[in-house]
Amino acid sequence: MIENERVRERSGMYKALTIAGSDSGGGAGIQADLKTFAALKVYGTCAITAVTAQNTVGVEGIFELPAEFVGRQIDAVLKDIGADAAKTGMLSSVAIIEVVAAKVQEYGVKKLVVDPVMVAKSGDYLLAKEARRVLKEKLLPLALVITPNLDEAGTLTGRNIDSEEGMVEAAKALHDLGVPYVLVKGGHLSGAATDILYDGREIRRFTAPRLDNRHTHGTGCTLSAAITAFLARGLAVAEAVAAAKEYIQLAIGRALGVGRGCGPVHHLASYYSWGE
Ligand SMILES: Nc1ncnc2c1ncn2[C@@H]1O[C@H](COP(=O)(O)OP(=O)(O)OP(=O)(O)O)[C@@H](O)[C@H]1O
Ligand SMILES: Cc1ncc(CO)c(N)n1
Repeated sequence: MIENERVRERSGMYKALTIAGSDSGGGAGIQADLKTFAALKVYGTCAITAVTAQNTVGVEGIFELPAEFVGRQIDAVLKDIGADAAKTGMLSSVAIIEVVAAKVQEYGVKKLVVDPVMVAKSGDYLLAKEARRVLKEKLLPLALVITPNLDEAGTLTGRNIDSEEGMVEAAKALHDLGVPYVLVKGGHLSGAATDILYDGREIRRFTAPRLDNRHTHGTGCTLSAAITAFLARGLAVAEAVAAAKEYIQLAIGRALGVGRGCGPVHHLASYYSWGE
């Protein structure tokens, strides 16, 4: 399905905006998002919230951009290029969340995917602790889809989630906050890699065999970017999640083996294999 669709004429290309942090290691954040958009034939733009000095082992430093300048990047993109869908990743601070929420409202961004990034896989904080409440109160209600992992869903709902039943309960609690579609990712549970989507009526499970692979840096960013790309291309939310799940499975399965720690997935896996 990803391969067979024709690319639109350049002037009519689908477009997506990512508002996220830069990962110098190239596996997560803005870099993962733009590679994913490109792989899925969507023109990607970005507003950078923070620059991280990061590799596959950990985060060595964070340089946050002034919130006002994050707003200026969003203005520059949306008043000229526009976006069929947008996503947020690392937002870093209260001030940045507030600007992003204001811009989403100002430009009437409807297809917004919020990946409530809080902590990197290495354990480093990517969102100030005091910003969690603001994220929940100001940004989540503007999202069409949110994509918390187990820890993020637990923090946002004040629970400890360690089972699929727990994921379902958290998805329902988050939907009650006014989020139309909640996708709780089960990448950190044992057994199959199952994500749960709740739309207020139905629970849908998206399951794939767990791949025995330590190279899962940026899987969350990549999945949410793929959902955003498919939404930009006009798919309904459940279809976009199903297609994104296929994409991430292939990308993890062909991980590149880059770095000494938890390395990146292969964002362009469907185009070529390593070495070809
Ligand atoms: N070992 C694995 N095998 C197959 N799928 C996986 C594996 N690990 C994660 N996934 C899938 O990858 C996607 C991202 O899930 P995960 O829970 O890892 O997100 P995350 O913690 O936000 O990632 P990150 O913080 O690295 O960006 C989900 O669809 C999940 O099911
Ligand atoms: C910049 C950035 N955003 C998100 C994540 C979460 O994977 C990360 N490690 N780095």
